[in-house]
Amino acid sequence: MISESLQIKTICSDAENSVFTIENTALDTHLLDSAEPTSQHRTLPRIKILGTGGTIASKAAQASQTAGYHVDLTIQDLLDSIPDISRICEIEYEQVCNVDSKDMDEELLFKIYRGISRSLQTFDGIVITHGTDTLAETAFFIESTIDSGDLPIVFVGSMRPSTSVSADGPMNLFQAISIAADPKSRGRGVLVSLNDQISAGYYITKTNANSLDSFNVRQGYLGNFFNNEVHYYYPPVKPLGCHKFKLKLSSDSSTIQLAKVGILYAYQTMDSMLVEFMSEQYDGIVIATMGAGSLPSGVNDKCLDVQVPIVYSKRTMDGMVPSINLPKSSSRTENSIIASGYLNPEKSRILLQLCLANHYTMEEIRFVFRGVYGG
Ligand SMILES: NC(=O)C[C@H](N)C(=O)O
Repeated sequence: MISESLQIKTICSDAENSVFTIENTALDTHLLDSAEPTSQHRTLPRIKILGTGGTIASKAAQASQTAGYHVDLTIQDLLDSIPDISRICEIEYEQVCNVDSKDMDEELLFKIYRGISRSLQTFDGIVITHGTDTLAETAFFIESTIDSGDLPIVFVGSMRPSTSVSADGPMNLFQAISIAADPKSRGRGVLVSLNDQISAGYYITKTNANSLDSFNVRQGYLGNFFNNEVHYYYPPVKPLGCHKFKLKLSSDSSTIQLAKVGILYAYQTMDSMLVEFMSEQYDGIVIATMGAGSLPSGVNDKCLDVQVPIVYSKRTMDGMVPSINLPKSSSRTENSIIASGYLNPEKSRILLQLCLANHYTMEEIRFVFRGVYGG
């Protein structure tokens, strides 16, 4: 009895099955074990899995293919590929959407947010399958908007489609579920599990477009997964200075309202007109500066001039932009330039969006970015 359906477009418009239909989210929640035990009989941890798509849910035409594939598997299909899992935990799963993560938008972010929020009281851990291209952005957004207490929230994806020789999806998913079910994972906030490594979603970045070892985190891996065991290197810890926001919902509460913030990528001879254009069209701007806040002088002058908040982030993966490197107005007038600290442009963008959605003043925005040594 499906009252509503959701049409999914995949990355490959010419591929077979590139458009298909999945059941409505509300009706697509199942319990893996057929007989649901009562809470008195329950001995295994209860894990909620939210499926959102990505390469982990993709198929290609040939086993040798690691590109040109399309999203074509449901979360149920993915769980079928790891038969041992019911020994570790009880699982309830939900198909939130089934997209390549390039198509994550505010509506889908809100669905993930809602799926997690609804599960906080009734589950011991939550796993979200997600495309790796924007996985770090969603993980950062969730860490910034949900206070999960001790409950582990684990994001997972894969770099090879399910049809590939040595597909990494099934093992990555097995590891993510095991991590979510492990009491040692409590009190660590939003985690990312990929390629045997466990990292903080707040800091992690995708650094390789193709390799299985695609994610990197200069703040350090938190732990490792090996042969059915979760090994942490440190006691439970959450990212320092992570600011928690209350989400602003649309009037009908069906999605979130976020400010329009765009990103500019700096380069030699960059034209300051770009900043002017963006300031007219957007509520805020993030610039991937060339080093620790360096931009051509003309661009700095323009940034000092415009009214919308501008976050100076960096093109480089490592390092930070300190506030001391920001350009200063020659007069005593206040400007609206903020240093990103350790945050990369895409995470700075989300942080600025959340600040603006909550109508923070410039002083408050600077305070929030000081949490990551910017401001
Ligand atoms: N490895 C992946 O998951 C990449 C894919 N394009 C996605 O982000 O959905």
